[in-house]
Amino acid sequence: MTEFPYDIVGFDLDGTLFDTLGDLGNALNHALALEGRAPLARPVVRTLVGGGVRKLLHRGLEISGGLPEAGRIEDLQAALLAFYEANIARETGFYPGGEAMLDALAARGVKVALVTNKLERLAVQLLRELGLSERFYTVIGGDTLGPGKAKPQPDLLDLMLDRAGGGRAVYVGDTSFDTGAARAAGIPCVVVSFGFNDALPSELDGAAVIDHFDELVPTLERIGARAGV
Ligand SMILES: O=C(O)COP(=O)(O)O
Ligand SMILES: [Mg+2]
Repeated sequence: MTEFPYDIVGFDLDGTLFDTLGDLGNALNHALALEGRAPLARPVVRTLVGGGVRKLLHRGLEISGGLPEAGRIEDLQAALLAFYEANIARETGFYPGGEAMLDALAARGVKVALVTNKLERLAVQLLRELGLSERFYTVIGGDTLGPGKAKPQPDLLDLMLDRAGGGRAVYVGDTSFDTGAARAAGIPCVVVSFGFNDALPSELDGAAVIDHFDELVPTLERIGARAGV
């Protein structure tokens, strides 16, 4: 057996490793209801996730009647977060094959990271509630490095590499925030077609597209061999 081509595999959270749409949608709709707005349907919420909670709320407000004044938005964001924290793992779980895929990576000695635009404490809380904290050598959130460093900037992925002490890394994501960050960090990105894709998966400009997590290990072997890593 030839050696596996990657030492580090980083995963995006929302819409990549976990289907968080139900719980995010419920939290957003809770905040919108406080502003007298009608709930947004899941297929609409799906198009709003990727840039973190502030963008999620802003975009939700914009498309449901417009933005209220700044202080009110802050209050609504606090309400959204409080609701989400209390209900973070009600409907959330792996996409099909996710857990077996993590087992397959672990069996190959790969270090696995979670790198998300979600707030770090929410990502940590979600892993804890799902009983998965031990599986990741690091959890990095959109606020971990402070303002202006979230994806599509490369900084979170640079930190992922630093915390592993270097190595051959690849990222797995579902939106242009992910492919943009990976490109800027100089690492390949595998796109999952089952996430909250903000463009056609084939147009997100990743190194490969997968339709199921069963395809990840063979895909990494293929693109690693192609890149000569
Ligand atoms: O919460 C978001 O909007 C984005 O989170 P993600 O980076 O894990 O997709
Ligand atoms: Mg995502």
